[in-house]
Amino acid sequence: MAILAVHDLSKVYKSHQVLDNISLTIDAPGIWALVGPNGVGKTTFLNVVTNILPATSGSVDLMGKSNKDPSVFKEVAFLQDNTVLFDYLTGYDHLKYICDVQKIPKKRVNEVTEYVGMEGYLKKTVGNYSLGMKQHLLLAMALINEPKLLLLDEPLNGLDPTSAILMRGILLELAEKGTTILLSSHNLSEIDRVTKQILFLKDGKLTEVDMNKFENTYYEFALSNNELAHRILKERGYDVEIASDKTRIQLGNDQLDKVIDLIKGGEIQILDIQKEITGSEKLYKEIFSGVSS
Ligand SMILES: Nc1ncnc2c1ncn2[C@@H]1O[C@H](COP(=O)(O)OP(=O)(O)OP(=O)(O)O)[C@@H](O)[C@H]1O
Repeated sequence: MAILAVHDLSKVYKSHQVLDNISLTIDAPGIWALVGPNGVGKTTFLNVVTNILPATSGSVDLMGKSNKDPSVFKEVAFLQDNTVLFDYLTGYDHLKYICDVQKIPKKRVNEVTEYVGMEGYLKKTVGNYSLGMKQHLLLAMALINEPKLLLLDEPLNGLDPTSAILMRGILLELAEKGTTILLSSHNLSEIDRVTKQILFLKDGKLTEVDMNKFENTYYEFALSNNELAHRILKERGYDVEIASDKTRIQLGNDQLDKVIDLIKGGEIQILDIQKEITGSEKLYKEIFSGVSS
């Protein structure tokens, strides 16, 4: 049974085709990132997948059942944007309401609020919440039914670095425990830290990319003699260039010690070494060149 199966899914708003015959199968737990510039259709895709919006054509199965069957949402949760919250209700009210509707034991409210770290403002009305506090509440609402499949629309939106780290930790822990996660985000450096499985959305089509195949590690050396280092390393067949007065070289992890030995062997002083991993951001720029994000 596939965890998520999307069959020939299209969505057209009036004459604007946003999703164009998309098919996708996720059949193993893990984290998947849905990536694309503003207005490309990420929210539309998640809304159609969860049947909040009707598809123009095609179908979606979640945990082996049609997304039109309301019982799937016992095992599936969707973190939407904060417009679904009510300013005049407290965080507790929102969570208790879900417990009542879904017949979830009330003790889950305490468990989940402690888990996401929002006990301090649980009883405050949402109108007084910051953007980050609203994100925590949305996450608590999504996790209260202990979903096997969790869909999140821009979960990192508005989070300060501490909250973003907390969110990242929670997502990684849930995935490790077997929850499948599909999140949309613009924050490519955050995505790089949680997953290598990326779904790029462009012109209504999804392209599935395993970032492991695209990731490169570069080292930038500040040296006392770049020209000499360049010559020594070139002679040994390394792909090396001098840029901004630094020697830049693409290396596997096991090659670094060898390169340091070669540089030192030329009696060149190493003043500094910086490591740079190019990941989704570089690929994103290639795929969406000319498109602002
Ligand atoms: N209800 C609607 N009626 C008509 N067009 C819509 C509707 N909702 C969205 N659109 C259009 O569909 C396209 C995709 O919008 P969507 O919100 O899904 O994109 P997105 O990738 O989630 O964008 P963002 O990253 O800015 O949230 C946009 O051009 C948008 O204007």
